[in-house]
Amino acid sequence: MRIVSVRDAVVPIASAIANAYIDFSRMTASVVAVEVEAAGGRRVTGYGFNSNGRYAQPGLLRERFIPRLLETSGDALVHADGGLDPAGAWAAMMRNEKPGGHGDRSVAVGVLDMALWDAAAKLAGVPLWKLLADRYNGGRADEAAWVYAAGGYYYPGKDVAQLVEEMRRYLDLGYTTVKMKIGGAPGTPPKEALAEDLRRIEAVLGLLGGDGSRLAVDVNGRFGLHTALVCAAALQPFGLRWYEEPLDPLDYATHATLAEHYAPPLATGENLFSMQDARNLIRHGGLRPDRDVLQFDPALAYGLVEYLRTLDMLRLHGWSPRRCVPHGGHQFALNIAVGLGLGGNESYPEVFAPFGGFADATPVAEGRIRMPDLPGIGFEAKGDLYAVLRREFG
Ligand SMILES: O=C([O-])CC(=O)C(=O)O
Ligand SMILES: [Mg+2]
Repeated sequence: MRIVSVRDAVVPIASAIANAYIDFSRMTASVVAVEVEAAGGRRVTGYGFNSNGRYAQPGLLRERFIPRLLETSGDALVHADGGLDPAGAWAAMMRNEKPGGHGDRSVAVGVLDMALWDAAAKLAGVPLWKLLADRYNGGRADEAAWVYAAGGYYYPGKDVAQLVEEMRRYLDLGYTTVKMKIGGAPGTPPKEALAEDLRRIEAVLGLLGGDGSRLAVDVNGRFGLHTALVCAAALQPFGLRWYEEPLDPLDYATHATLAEHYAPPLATGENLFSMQDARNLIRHGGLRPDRDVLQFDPALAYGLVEYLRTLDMLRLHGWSPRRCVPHGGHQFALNIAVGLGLGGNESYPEVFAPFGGFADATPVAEGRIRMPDLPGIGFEAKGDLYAVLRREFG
């Protein structure tokens, strides 16, 4: 088994939207193509990219992680089942990297890790969800994954009626649960901002027949404890699906305090990039394994090799994989959700194309989506994404 070549490119995923913390006007992604040759001489190309929220990582890729990956070959890349084992490549990529301070390094490794899993499944001739079920889940895969429509972003001139229209489009596409941004009313004092958010939430709840369990709200880490508690008290009666990233993602003690005062589900984790950071959240964040939602995104957090460690850590602490609903809305996490029995996956029906979204011929029905039966992650069945990969890599 050997790595024949690794190519990378930087592509835009810019759009005019904003959450409570950043706008996406200059967002980029790294894309990679990794060609692998198996013992019999068969070659496949795996593709990877980083999901939204972090930028492309050409420097880290070209200076450290691609050269190390190219130096890896032989038994280190072979799984017990005879196929490609991305764990061996992962160990080689992380050689001479100190622990802690994960930063953007976890994004660069995650991009390559995604491509290696795509290649592993292609070499095995099966979809990634099936490879994962067979290797790690006793052969059990879910029939479909629960997905929810994430959107409700701020953009200039967007009013409440447009927000409700957007959410209606998601319901028309087959989603039953939607997510909207809060905490970002531009330039507004906190009290007025909360009143404005409550108006936006109530309008969307009107569309959902008043059913709070079909609506999640996302603060993107904008609040301090005081604002998070004030907002929590206002949200409590709605019984929302979840209250997401109300606080700084690394401030675990403050999450624990909030959890003492807000009984409905909290969600966080999209900005934690290693098993160790996830473990600190579990140890110190006061989250509740019977209701809270963990959103670690393998594409940003050292890939699936690390995500498998995170799932092991969660089991050790009494958390089911069903509590995990990864951030990022990409096919990689959707395969993981189906193959390893997660709680579901995020979806962005109108933003972050072409990296968000799933295979073209797999519509959402009653909030669930099935997987295509195609070797690899399934990028070849997603026209807009495959066009970008073909343009960059031929
Ligand atoms: O707006 C973003 O940064 C994306 C996000 O939080 C999410 O998908 O939950
Ligand atoms: Mg979020």
